[in-house]
Parts: sequence; structure tokens; C-alpha cells
Amino acid sequence: MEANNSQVHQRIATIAAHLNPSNNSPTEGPLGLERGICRAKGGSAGFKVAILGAAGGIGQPLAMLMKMNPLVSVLHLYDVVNTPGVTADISHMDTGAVVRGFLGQQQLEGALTGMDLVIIPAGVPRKPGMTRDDLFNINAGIVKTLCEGIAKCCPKAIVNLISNPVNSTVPIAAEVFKKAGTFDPKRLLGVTMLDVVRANTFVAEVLGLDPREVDVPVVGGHAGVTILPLLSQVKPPCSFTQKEIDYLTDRIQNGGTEVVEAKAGAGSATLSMAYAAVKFADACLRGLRGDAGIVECSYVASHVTELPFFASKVRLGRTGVEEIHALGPLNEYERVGLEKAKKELAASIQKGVSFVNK
Ligand SMILES: NC(=O)C1=CN([C@@H]2O[C@H](COP(=O)(O)OP(=O)(O)OC[C@H]3O[C@@H](n4cnc5c(N)ncnc54)[C@H](O)[C@@H]3O)[C@@H](O)[C@H]2O)C=CC1
Ligand SMILES: O=C([O-])CC(=O)C(=O)O
Repeated sequence: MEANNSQVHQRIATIAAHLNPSNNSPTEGPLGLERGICRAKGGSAGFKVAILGAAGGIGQPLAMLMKMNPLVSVLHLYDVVNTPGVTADISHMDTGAVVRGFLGQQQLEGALTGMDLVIIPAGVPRKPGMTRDDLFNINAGIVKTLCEGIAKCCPKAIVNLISNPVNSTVPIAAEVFKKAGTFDPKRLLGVTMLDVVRANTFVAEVLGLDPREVDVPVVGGHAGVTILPLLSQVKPPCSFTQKEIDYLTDRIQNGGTEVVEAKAGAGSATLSMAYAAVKFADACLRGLRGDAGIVECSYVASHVTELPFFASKVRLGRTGVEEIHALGPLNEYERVGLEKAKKELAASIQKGVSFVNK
């Protein structure tokens, strides 16, 4: 039966009120708007996930892909701009997750409360000629503020940190959580999955294999020489010429720069990053659900080297990072690479720690 005029006007007024950025309540899609007249409640089973920076180049495709994930029952999209539009758009997808939008600092608390997983792609991306560390001055403050919100509103959530420079932003997040008394090293994960995704792709190209059959461990961190592919541990077992090793190591370490240069000022990797972020978030959610044997590379608080943070294979479970794998046997080429990586990582970690404790 069609709605009468006054019902239609009421619907429009309610939608307008909720999509208005000056409104303090979340910018919900129609399902949330009309709780009074809709039978669907949403969010009964599955996990609650928030994306901070959801209107950005990574955030939008990431939001779309998370809306398609059957493990997600509630999806909160937070940004300082444009969430009403992104939320309205994504909320029309006929998948299970209920989507709600949150706009601006005053709605951060609503975005975070009750979340099981928080994914953070907020912050500025590189332009040609910049290093990831050149983003520190802007992104460090953004990550600090968002993590203060997490410590307050959902201290038990798993955090997937994407914002660069990851080598420093993860230590920043850890310091914020320590200050708040909520730090749990098992729940803070720097996302280095794109390095693994690239490594699998480039190695598969060289070997003439399907990338889905290839598994390349990438350890260290997420910038230049700190990205250390362990080509001696590739699965399925294989061997490379020295020329292939030099080519692959260089291409994997500089994959981000390859995209930044190709985009010529229009940002850095967004689509492959959203894919990698969803692959990683899905692994975290399957771990939370209790699935066994989930192992991915991530940059975490770690004891595999003398550094306080390091990326390596970790096993994900109900409490987050349940086991950190040792690096395994390295060849001479990888041992030299490891020393270089550790030197740069040590400085990036210290920079992050000092930022919070200055
Ligand atoms: N870990 C990794 O492998 C990768 C990391 N990145 C990093 O991800 C970050 C985001 O990249 P893009 O999405 O391309 O950038 P973008 O500029 O397209 O989007 C960033 C979004 O963050 C939002 N934002 C800014 N300040 C915020 C705040 N205080 N709270 C919430 N949202 C805020 C912006 O409004 C924007 O919508 C960059 O730092 C980039 O370097 C990018 C690719 C790979
Ligand atoms: O290169 C960048 O600035 C973005 C990034 O981290 C990547 O694509 O790996």
C-alpha cells in the first residue's frame, strides 16, 4: 500500500534531519531512521565494525567491501567530511550489515561505542617526491585523537591501523592506550597486508603462477627498506636467480611509490589497499569468531627482534594476536636487509613514542 502524503512528508523530513551535517545524531540510512515503523532491528548477530576516515580514497571502497562481508552486522562510517552521502549510498546495498554514518569530532563517541573492530584509514596520503614519514606531521595528530576516542569508547576493540607512516602511527596508538591504561598489545595491529598482496602478485608474475597460490612472508615494517620480503620462504617452495631477487625486493619495497607516481599527485594506493584491508579485517573477524589457524603478517608489539614493534606472521584468534611467529631461517641477503630495516624502524618507532610523550 502506498504511503499517504503526510507519511511521505514525515519520511522526507526525518531523512533530511539525519543527513544534515549540523545534526548531532548519527547520519543513519533509512533502516535506522525509521526504527519506529521498520520491523528490522539489525545487528543481532555478527560483529560491529567502525571505519574512521570512511569518506576517503581507501575508506569508500573499504566501506563497500565491509558492507559485503557476512561477518559484519553493524558498520559505522566516521569521517570529518562527506559521511552522509557515502552512508546513504552504501546503505542501499542489499547485504546484511546495518550502516550508520557519523560526521565530525562531536560524533566520534557514537561511532566508536560498542565496536568490536575499528579500522583507521584517516589521514593524508603521499604525493610524488614525498616519503611516508613526510606525512607524520599531519597524520600523527589525527591518529592520536582517534585513538584517544577508542581508549574512551571501545577499549576492548581490535584496532587495524592503516594511516601512514604505519611504522610510527602504531607506536603512537600504543602510547595513547598506555596513557589511558587500556593498552593490550594483542589488539593493536598495523596493516601491512598490502605488502603481502603485492609480493604475492609480483612473485606469481615472475614464477608464472596464480597469485592465489602464492604466499610470501613480508616482515619488518611498512616503508622502503623496512619492507622485507622473505623470498627464501615463499610457498610453494621455489628458487630465484639473484637478478629476480633484486628485481622483486625492489618492486615490493617500492610498490607504494610506483602507485603514487602513476597517480601523479592524485594520492596513493586506494583500491588495492581497500582490498588488502578487507582481507586483513576479515582474518581478524574470523579469529574473533574462533576459527583456527588464521595467520597473517602484521606490524605489532613484538619480541621477535630487539625492537618493540615489528611486522611478522601472527596467529589471530578470539583475543586478537594470540601468537607471534619467529622469523624463521634467513639467508645472507635477508640478514643484511633485516639490519637495514631495523635501523630505520628504530628511529620511526622512537619518533612515534616521543610525539605522545613530548
Ligand atoms: N598501510 C598501508 O598499506 C597504506 C596506508 N595508506 C595511508 O592511508 C591514509 C589514507 O589514504 P587515502 O584514503 O588515500 O587518503 P584520502 O585523503 O583519500 O582519505 C583520507 C580520509 O581521512 C579523513 N580524515 C582526515 N582527518 C580525519 C580525522 N581527524 N578523523 C577522521 N577522518 C579524517 C579525510 O576527510 C579523508 O576522507 C594515508 O595516510 C595513506 O598514506 C595508504 C595506502 C596503503
Ligand atoms: O605508498 C604510500 O604512500 C601508500 C602506501 O603505504 C602503500 O601504497 O603501500
